Amino acid sequence: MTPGARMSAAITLLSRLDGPDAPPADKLLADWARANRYAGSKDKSAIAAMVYGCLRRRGQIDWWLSRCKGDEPAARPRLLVWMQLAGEAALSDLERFCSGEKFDPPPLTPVEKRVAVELSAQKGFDLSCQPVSIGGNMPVFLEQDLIALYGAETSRQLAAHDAEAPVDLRVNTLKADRDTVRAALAEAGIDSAPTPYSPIGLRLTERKPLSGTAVFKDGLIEPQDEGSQLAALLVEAKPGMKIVDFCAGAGGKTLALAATMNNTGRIIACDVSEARLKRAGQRLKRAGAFLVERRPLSSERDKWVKRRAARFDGGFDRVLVDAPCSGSGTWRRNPDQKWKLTPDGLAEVMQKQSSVLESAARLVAPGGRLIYVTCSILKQENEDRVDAFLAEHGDFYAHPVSEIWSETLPDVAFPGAPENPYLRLTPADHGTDGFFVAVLGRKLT
Ligand SMILES: C[S@@+](CC[C@H](N)C(=O)[O-])C[C@H]1O[C@@H](n2cnc3c(N)ncnc32)[C@H](O)[C@@H]1O
Repeated sequence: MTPGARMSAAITLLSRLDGPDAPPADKLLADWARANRYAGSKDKSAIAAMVYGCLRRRGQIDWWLSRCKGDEPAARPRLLVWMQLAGEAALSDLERFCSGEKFDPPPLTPVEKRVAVELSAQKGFDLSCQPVSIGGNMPVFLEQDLIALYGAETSRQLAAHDAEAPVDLRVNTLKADRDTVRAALAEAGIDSAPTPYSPIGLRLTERKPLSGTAVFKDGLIEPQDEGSQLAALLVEAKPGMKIVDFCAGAGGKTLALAATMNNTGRIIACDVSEARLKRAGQRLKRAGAFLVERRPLSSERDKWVKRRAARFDGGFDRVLVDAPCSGSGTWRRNPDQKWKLTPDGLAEVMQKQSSVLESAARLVAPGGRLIYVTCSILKQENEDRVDAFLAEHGDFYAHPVSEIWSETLPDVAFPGAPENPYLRLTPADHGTDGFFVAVLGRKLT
């Protein structure tokens, strides 16, 4: 494909990603690649770079469009600006690529040309005059919350969300150890390095397809961000325990718990999405995890939860609530999601988090633990939810995560603030997705 034809494809895809009902970007790109077999791997990665680049830097792009009095923000003007911001094309390249011939986009309009000339005159695209949320490519309505959270560190923290996330793998210790898997991957031409914190993680040095490899097909690995691996390890699941994974989804953490328990004990994997639980079933089979029962719930207040509540049934040693959330910690991977978040959507998800926590807490045995995890960086989804829960539930207390860390990962320095009972992970500080982990112990009496 010519550079112009790649731009045309990217514009088509970006225009399909606008609006609240747009499909997820990764799915759209995968569907497009399947339907357009003529595109080679270099074309596909160039198109993906354009689409993801525009999604990642949409805040800055729209600001420059407005500042230069360009067209209303839409797929084509955004792509044109991104190509200059990202150093992918100078004005003369844009004029050449947009030839209007065959599959190339139509020539630049006078407005587009004027914007491109103004951008060409910018030295280094200085961010200092932009509001923090714009420079950090975050939804503007979150600006004050993010500044309150990160203070002087805000720009550094937000900038890390613009980078491409690495590919992390969790080694399935039911089947192999990390060194064996690393060697097998190297033999298949895939280089990796041990993850800095997780003792069962590998990070690819270069993005390569994994689904055709024997280690993947035989269930020796699962793609899983290192932060997610750490959250699962902090459940401190042990062989023989009874555990509920309340929001199990497609089983990312369920699989990790099953491996930690060495397939001994019982895990009940719940979710309101039957489709996700079904996908979990396939992954559990591949991983050789046999201790998991999958249980679809009608809602967090499903009758099953009441029946299995600790006061009737003795309860569970661990209840993991990997809560539905804004996903703001994963916006490196899913930058399209950040532009779909609204204040109402955030309020709704916070209400759901409290309700799920409240209901799942009934399952925790006295002396057991309720582990609340989100892949969000926002305080209102994390500390605020947990603090509100603790204020209402005198029978629970915050068990310092640093203590659990030193029991579970004694050879790795605790990466959080020891005075904080919870753990926050961020792309800027840890190279992981953004995660929050709180461990709430239930008192014995
Ligand atoms: C963050 S995802 C879970 C990811 C999964 N634990 C993993 O590690 O791959 C949150 C999950 O919560 C589920 N969920 C949403 N509302 C729920 C509810 N009311 N009760 C239980 N699960 C719910 C969603 O379907 C989604 O699968």
